Formats: sequence, structure tokens, C-alpha cells
Amino acid sequence: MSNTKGGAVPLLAARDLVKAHGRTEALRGASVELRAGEILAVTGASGSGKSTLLHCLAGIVRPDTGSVTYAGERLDRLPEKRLSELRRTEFGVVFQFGQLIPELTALDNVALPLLLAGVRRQEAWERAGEWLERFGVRGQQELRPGEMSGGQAQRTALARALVTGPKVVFADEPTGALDSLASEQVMTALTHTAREAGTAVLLITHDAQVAAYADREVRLADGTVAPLEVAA
Ligand SMILES: Nc1ncnc2c1ncn2[C@@H]1O[C@H](COP(=O)(O)OP(=O)(O)OP(=O)(O)O)[C@@H](O)[C@H]1O
Repeated sequence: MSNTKGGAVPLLAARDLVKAHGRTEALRGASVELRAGEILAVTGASGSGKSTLLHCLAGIVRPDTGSVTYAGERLDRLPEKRLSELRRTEFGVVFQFGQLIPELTALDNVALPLLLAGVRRQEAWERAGEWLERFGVRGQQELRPGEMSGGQAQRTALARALVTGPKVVFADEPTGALDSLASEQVMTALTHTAREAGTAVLLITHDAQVAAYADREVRLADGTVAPLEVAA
């Protein structure tokens, strides 16, 4: 849809999401919007439903009720095939522990989504190298995840999430396992690169210093969203 760029129409919108895991109601009517290019922090206490919200928005799990709309398409109603295509082409994800493939070098980890998308090997390596450069880890490109520091591995995971040029990156506690210096480096790299590429970011964090990198913050409490003041 052409009217999803920049203006008032959100790129991604969740309305009244309800999602239960067994008897636990993780989401109880949560609504949130993400605009194109926006960096939105979702904060809240442990167990408030942050990861469940991210999973619903990223099309990883379907809500029990409520809607998720991405660029005019109802994600929650899409057939699995179209959903996985969208996840592959339009979305990038980063989790607390980057989930890089341990047997592959940093370069191969980042090249992998491109190879899966049909990009030729040489071009995939070149583009992967450029993204590692942007995240300041080109020097580590031949290392495997176990040979890197936590911060280097997370910056590699970010490069992998962004290398295909997604419209949205979902980051679930991307700095949760890092010390404050590495955390600062990862957040600076993520926000700088996302702004440059015009990528929207949905950032889950329980850390106020990390949330301060976002354009806007919403807080989840007991599975619903309370809007906060817009960050300066
Ligand atoms: N797969 C699951 N099976 C059962 N219960 C679950 C599952 N996933 C989440 N829950 C429960 O749903 C509630 C919300 O969990 P969720 O992980 O979304 O919260 P969160 O805010 O991300 O928490 P944290 O900050 O601790 O990661 C919690 O009570 C959690 O125990």
C-alpha cells in the first residue's frame, strides 16, 4: 500500500490482541502501532506479555482474537505460506541470544538469508561484508559465534537481520545478555543503521537506558498497553 509511508497510517498495527498460553492470558486486549521508519520501545515488567506481543506482530504466532495488520494485509488471517514469505522478505528478527548458526563464520551467517533468497554466492558475501562493516565487526568476519564476544555476536545478528533490507526489525531484548558498554555499542549501531536504511524497529526491553534510544515507548502491564510520553 502506498499510503503506509511516513504519514498517519501505521505500517504495522495490532488491535485488541488477546493471546493465552494454556490458562495464562499473556495478552488481554493489547493495541499498538508502528509507523514506517519508527523505532518503538515496548517495555514492561517480566511476564507482562512483551515477547508474546512481538511474536504476534511478527506473524510468528497467531492471536486468539484481535487483528494484526501489516501494510494493509491482515497478518493474523494469512495462510502460513504467505506469512513465511513475508517474514523472510519484509521482517528481520533478533533475539536476546542472537541465535547465529554456531558452525558458520560471521560472514556466512550474514550471507545466509541472501543465499536463501537466491542471491549469488559472491554477491551475498560482498553484501554481508558491507553489513558487518556497518556494524563494526568486519574484522571478525572469519570468526564463528563461539569465538566472538557477546556484543560482537549481537552486532553480527543485527547485520543478519538487516542484510535483506527488511521494512521492520523485531528485536527482543537484543542487549539483555550484554554489559553496559557492549549494550551501548549494539544500540548505537542498531538505531543508526535502522534510521539510515529507513527500517522500523520494534524493540523489546526492560532497560530504560535501552528504551531511551527509541523514538517512542509504550509500556505493557498485564497484557495491555499504556501509552507513555513521547521521548525527547
Ligand atoms: N509458551 C508458553 N507457555 C506457557 N506460558 C507462557 C508461554 N509463553 C509465555 N507464557 C506466559 O505468558 C505470560 C507473558 O509472557 P511473555 O514472555 O510474553 O512476557 P514478557 O513480558 O516478554 O516476559 P519477560 O520479560 O520475562 O521475557 C507469562 O506469564 C509467561 O509465563
